[in-house]
Amino acid sequence: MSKLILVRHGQSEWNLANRFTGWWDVGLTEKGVTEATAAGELLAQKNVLPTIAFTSLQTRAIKTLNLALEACDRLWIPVTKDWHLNERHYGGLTGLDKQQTRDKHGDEQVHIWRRSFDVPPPPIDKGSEFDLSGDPRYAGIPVPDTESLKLTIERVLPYWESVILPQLSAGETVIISAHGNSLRALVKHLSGISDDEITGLEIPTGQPIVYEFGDDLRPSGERYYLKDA
Ligand SMILES: O=C(O)[C@H](O)COP(=O)(O)O
Repeated sequence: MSKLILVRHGQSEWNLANRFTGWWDVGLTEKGVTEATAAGELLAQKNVLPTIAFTSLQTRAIKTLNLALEACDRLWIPVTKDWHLNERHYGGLTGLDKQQTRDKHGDEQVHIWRRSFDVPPPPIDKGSEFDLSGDPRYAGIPVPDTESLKLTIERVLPYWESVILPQLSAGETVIISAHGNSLRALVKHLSGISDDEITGLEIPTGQPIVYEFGDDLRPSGERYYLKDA
């Protein structure tokens, strides 16, 4: 039986400031650091110890992974960082205040941009303040100009299937430190959640979620929060 641990990064500076973040790179708050360390302590306490790790190219997820691995004495395991696990790209909303955007466009429109399955936010303007297409970390990578959850799934799932799933099949205990919407993409697939129902799924920061996999490489039961196990 292999295990998969999913953890959303701890609270980020822009979670706290209530700004649309997406691919923009922000750090963790003090609370985020505490959450990440607590996640690792929980892994140690429950003896669910990762043997291999995956994360995005974004500082908040990388730091969360490092803090969690340090807290469970697993800083030595192999780590792969890949853009396919990045947060959903928030397009032209990147950097905007979520409440001010609601005040301007209405609650319903903002809810559609944030939680609908296939309506992407307006694209980001090339060369604008938050355009990351020239960032060296994304050299050679097709930086999107916006992404819906559907588009996020279209880049997360091929990576999951070709790179991460083989590690579970080899018996590894895999940890993925990623983001609210890249993890919603994965959970939608693993738990067979419909396009309609996924709009109601929220992933809390710094809270490890576990799937157990049988020999057929399908989750053998429903996901659970490790704190409840
Ligand atoms: O990118 C962001 O702003 C957050 O990480 C997730 O935002 P959401 O809750 O609006 O999906």
